[in-house]
Amino acid sequence: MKIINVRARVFEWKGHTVPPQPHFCSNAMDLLWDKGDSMGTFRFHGWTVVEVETDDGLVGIGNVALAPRIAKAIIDQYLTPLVLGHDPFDYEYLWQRMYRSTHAWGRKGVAMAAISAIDIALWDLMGKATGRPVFKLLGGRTKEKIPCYASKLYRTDLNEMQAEAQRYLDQGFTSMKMRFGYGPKDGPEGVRKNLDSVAAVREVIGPDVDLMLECYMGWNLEYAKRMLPKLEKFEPRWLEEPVLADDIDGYAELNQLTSIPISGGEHEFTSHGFRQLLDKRAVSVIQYDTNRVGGITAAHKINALAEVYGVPVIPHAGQMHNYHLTMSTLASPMSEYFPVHDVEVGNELFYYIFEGDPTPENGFIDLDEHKPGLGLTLSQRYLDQFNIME
Ligand SMILES: O=C(O)C(=O)C[C@@H](O)CO
Ligand SMILES: [Mg+2]
Repeated sequence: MKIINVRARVFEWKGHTVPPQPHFCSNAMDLLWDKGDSMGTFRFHGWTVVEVETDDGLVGIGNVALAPRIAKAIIDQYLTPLVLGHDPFDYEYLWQRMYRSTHAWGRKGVAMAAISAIDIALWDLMGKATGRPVFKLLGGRTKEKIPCYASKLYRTDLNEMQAEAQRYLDQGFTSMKMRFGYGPKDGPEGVRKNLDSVAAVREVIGPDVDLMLECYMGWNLEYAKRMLPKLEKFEPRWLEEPVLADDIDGYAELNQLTSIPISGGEHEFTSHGFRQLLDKRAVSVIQYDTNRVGGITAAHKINALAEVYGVPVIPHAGQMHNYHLTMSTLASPMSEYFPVHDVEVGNELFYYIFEGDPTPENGFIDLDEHKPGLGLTLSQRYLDQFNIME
């Protein structure tokens, strides 16, 4: 089997978009005295879809959502020539070829995300060529079904947050993630608003439902050190990305500070990046995203590292490229699940591009053993609501 073509298309959403509320999610830009929408940098309204075609007519699908136009340019100009004519089953060699040839500028960030998209397509191809789902090419079925947590609860009116949390309970979820809306710039009032939002959700879900707390890099070390002791009474499952991804020592200090596990990794790349996080005991939960970290090839290696270190892997963002990894290892106990809803910040945009993602039932998802590869197809339903850039 030989790769004969790589097609990278950017799907840019032009349909209805729900404008997010102010303070809907703290984030790295909050600490700057910028005016306007600090979450403007956090929009996933574009998505690059990669299709890798082989000489026997199979097409593998990959995807990347970080800087999609740049990712496409990297794929077209640098990565495609490195994989054309090769066998997708030589995925380790092809991963190293892409990684090493772009190493000067591509070991982290959008280039590694672009490499991830091609790698995911290679695994989809291998599944289609063998007639097996990707998880059967990794470690097979390690769970009857995958537990998943509902992930939205953006910071808004507390009554609305409580109603949303109740909806997840009614749907059978036993874990959910909420977002903080305030950080260091918002002073004592922001601290109180942060605590009030956690108290409000905890009041609805009670003590026996896992509650995860998301900062999305919107705090700093000093603020997080003040907040963590105040949050202990709510017994959160974890506090996510309290500081910038580069502040690994800050993560490590916070991870030892209280009983609250610190999670992170969605902005970290390759097994080398996660070796640092693990060696420094910087996180108690690993959250790589397979379409960023280096694809399935890299994520599979990180799963093995995590198992040895005893640190659970709960990948960022759900999606099939992550679900297959979670199914295939005991190191990953559960998945994130983004509820399907109108396009807002874009975490949910992949539902408008692809068909095949499983729908949770009572807080669990399952993967179809009879669907080869990732189990995804390109959706025709919303094509007219995208500008598609070839
Ligand atoms: O889902 C997450 O973990 C994210 O970081 C994405 C965004 O929703 C911010 O929470
Ligand atoms: Mg996150």
